[in-house]
Amino acid sequence: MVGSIGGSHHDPQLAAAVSSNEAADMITLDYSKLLGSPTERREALGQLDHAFQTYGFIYLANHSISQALFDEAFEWISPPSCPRFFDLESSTKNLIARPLSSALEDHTGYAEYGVGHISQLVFEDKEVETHQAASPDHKETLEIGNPHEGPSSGTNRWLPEDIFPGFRKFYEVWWNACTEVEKSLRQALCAILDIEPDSLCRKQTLNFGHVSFLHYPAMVLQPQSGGEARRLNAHTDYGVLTLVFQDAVGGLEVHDGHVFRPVIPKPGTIVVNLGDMLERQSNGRWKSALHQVVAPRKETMQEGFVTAKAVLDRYSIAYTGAVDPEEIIETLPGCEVPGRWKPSMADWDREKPVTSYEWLQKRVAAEYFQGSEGSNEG
Ligand SMILES: O=C(O)CCC(=O)C(=O)O
Ligand SMILES: [Fe+2]
Repeated sequence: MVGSIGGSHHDPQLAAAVSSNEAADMITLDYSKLLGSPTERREALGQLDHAFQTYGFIYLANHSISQALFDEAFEWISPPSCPRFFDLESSTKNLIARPLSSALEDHTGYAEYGVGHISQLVFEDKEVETHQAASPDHKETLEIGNPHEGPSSGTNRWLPEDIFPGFRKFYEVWWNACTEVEKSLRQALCAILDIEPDSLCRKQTLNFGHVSFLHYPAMVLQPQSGGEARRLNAHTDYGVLTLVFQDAVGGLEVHDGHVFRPVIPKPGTIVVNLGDMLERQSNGRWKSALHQVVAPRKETMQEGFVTAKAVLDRYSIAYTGAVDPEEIIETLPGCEVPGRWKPSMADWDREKPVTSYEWLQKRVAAEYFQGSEGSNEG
């Protein structure tokens, strides 16, 4: 059986589970069917519900983000295009450095290699410190929030136009495209629950989401599954829905309740998974699945992707939607009966309800822990 109440995916111990070479058995949901005939829609909703109740991960095909926009997004960050963000001089990227701070307000900008290490529900200072020393992430990231008027618009950090021309304009288009897909998926989830279509949208009027552009520096191709060479530690996502865009290299893995399985790159698809907030909103009906990124190996690359190089960089982009900061993350109508998954914030929340801001702050503080003495410095 894949999990049960008190189920395994929020056990921090599991973050050390082994990896299999066998691909995750994820469905590919045809987005156009969500907008199709009543029969098509019913079938697609059923598939989505089942997938979110079991894996918590799907591939989304025939969505509204064009291949051209998808390609352009990668051109902004990865070779062989020019200009590309991660190839800029370190001093240039650091013009928009994410402050060395654990405050949520500071979670925008460029985080260089060695800054920021994700973990799974480890919050005690000493434990976070031990985890980060034992299992550092191998990545550099560019973190950007909502580019429009709203809670994060004042905190975004942008390189000047003469240094990185056009990026800000592109980002606005990208943001709009991601939020549109995410919003219609939220409406589909309301249809599954047979509740008002805007039940999930009323809590997300500010588009308090976030985009991470990720670069995992070159790493030697691994001969077989091992799991020990992690680029990004095992974690569940903090927000509502995540859209992951990955290149052909592979390495993303999802935990199926027993082992981590490769989420093999499929051209043109978006990997969609749900995060802690939606798990909580659905009262454990839908699963915020544990996932990680490991070293590339031949078996888990995109089909037909051949490389003569034994050393590979990997690039990905993750958009995550979140509930408005001051809103309490509460159970949706139709989800009164607990599902099989134990929400990740269940243990923390015995005393009081949790707002989106509080949950994000708690998880970001663990990720960008500044040491037991410097954790409050900005
Ligand atoms: O790089 C990836 O494929 C996944 C990134 C991810 O899980 C995240 O940013 O939360
Ligand atoms: Fe993630």
